[in-house]
Amino acid sequence: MGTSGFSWKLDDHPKLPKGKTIGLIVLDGWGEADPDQYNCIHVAETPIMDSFKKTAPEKWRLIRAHGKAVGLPTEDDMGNSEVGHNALGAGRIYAQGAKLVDLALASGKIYDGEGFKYIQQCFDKGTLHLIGLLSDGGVHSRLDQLQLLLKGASEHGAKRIRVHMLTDGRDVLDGSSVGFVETLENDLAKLREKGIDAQIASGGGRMYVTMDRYENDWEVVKRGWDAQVLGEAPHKFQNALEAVKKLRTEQPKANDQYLPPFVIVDGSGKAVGPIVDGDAVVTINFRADRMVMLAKALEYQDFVKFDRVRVPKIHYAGMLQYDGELKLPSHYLVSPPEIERTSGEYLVHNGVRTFACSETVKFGHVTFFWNGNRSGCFNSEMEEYVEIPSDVGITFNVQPKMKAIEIAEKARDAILSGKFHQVRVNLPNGDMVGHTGDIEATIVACKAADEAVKMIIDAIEQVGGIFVVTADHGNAEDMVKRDKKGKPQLDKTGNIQILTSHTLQPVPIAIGGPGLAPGVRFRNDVPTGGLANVAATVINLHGFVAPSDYETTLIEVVDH
Ligand SMILES: O=C(O)[C@@H](CO)OP(=O)(O)O
Ligand SMILES: [Mn+2]
Ligand SMILES: [Mn+2]
Repeated sequence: MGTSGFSWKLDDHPKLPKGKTIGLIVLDGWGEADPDQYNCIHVAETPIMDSFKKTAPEKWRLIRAHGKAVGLPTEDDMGNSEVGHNALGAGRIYAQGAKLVDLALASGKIYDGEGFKYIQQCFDKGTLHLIGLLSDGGVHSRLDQLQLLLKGASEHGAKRIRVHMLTDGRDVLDGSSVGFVETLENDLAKLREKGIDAQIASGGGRMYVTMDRYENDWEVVKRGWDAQVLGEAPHKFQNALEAVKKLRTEQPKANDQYLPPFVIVDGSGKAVGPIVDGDAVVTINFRADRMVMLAKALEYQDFVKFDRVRVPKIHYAGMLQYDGELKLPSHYLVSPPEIERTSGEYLVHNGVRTFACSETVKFGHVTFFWNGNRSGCFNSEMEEYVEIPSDVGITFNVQPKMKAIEIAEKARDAILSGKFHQVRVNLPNGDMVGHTGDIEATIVACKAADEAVKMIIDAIEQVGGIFVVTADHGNAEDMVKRDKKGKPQLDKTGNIQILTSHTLQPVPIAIGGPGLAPGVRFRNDVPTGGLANVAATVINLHGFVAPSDYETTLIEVVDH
């Protein structure tokens, strides 16, 4: 679309009225899968979510939430919150970070960019540090991209390289960290054969070290800082493989996600890779939410979230720029997708007042990701964003109800206040508890989410509004690793392998409520519809025609 003649003004929908209150509910990690004992949504009592499908099948359908439908490189890529909420809010499919990094590495363009040239300035005298998630999950980072970057950086002058690895177990099976470390060690050994001083310098589990998000718990980032920058950690090893294996078995509850921080030391007990003046640092994750806090600690002069003790003068680049609004970090290897003209921005320009709410761990999902990776409101007169503080320092299987009811209460009050046309929430339970791999707790989580949906729908009933209930990707509907035929896969000891990750499953979308015009139903000519089709659908329900370059609407209005 050219800028000449561009207007934010949306045309009136020929058949649908304006001014209805829409309750827009995103259940995080809520896919549709065959019913069995590992489908926690099926096992849980979820009368409200069940009722949509049963009582109004023409207003219930499945939509795609993984792979190419959300801009990921392949159909084997599971969905995730970043790409899911981007698609839901933006109404179009953008090539996402994973894909953009793949392209930049394959073409070699990454090495010609400003970001790489900036870190390259340190290669002569300093060390190149690579910090990030070590797995092939493809949600935040990918091991093969790290491998290519290691090779490429060494070919472009890096002589001394240190990797600060974070173990995963959330996007991949718990215990898979061991294999990833082996692969990485192999690559580093090859670099050493070529005369490059390359080794792992520190590590820790992603949920306990470094990768907090939305400022839920700065202690997590501090633990990482101490190990990565200061070279200090409670556990010291001479070998990373040994570190991971030992800490996994010896520490209570130390699975891949929660591995305690460790540093690698030399024979004399000295850390092999603290970050010092003159070094270069790259955070290798392409996904933003869990890198923003570290980026702030690395880049901000004035920083008070924890005592950094020593702030090295470094050249720092992100794999991507993580926050376009904050311009953070200021240097990056690959440009992020430019997601513009999101539905939220259109709606404020067309008089639609919005309320958005979740608890901390998902707050940025319904705001930052929803708005195309943009912090804050478009127009604070038209929008109100409310964050409910999440519990800190626990795994959510011990509190599976999380803040679902509190979120629903805020949504209910916002709906009943009559001040808003769109009340948008993310209900985190299916996802956050699903990631713990605790099946019993995930069942409780799904029930809690269903109760929260009920509370919001009841408020919509009271004001004569419309509801749209959907999800961003699967998780809780499948808690076991399966073989190609769909049968649960057993590990060497004959136990089932718990699946903590998201899935490739489609997600439901249901519409309804007393304000829904008679004759509105899902079209049946959009069989491949996905999350990106939701924005146009919602814009229609607000009484407008969606922008012409948006993915098509899912609804039609038949004469009654
Ligand atoms: O917790 C996260 O960072 C991811 C999984 O890696 O989950 P989600 O995409 O649902 O936020
Ligand atoms: Mn999610
Ligand atoms: Mn998740």
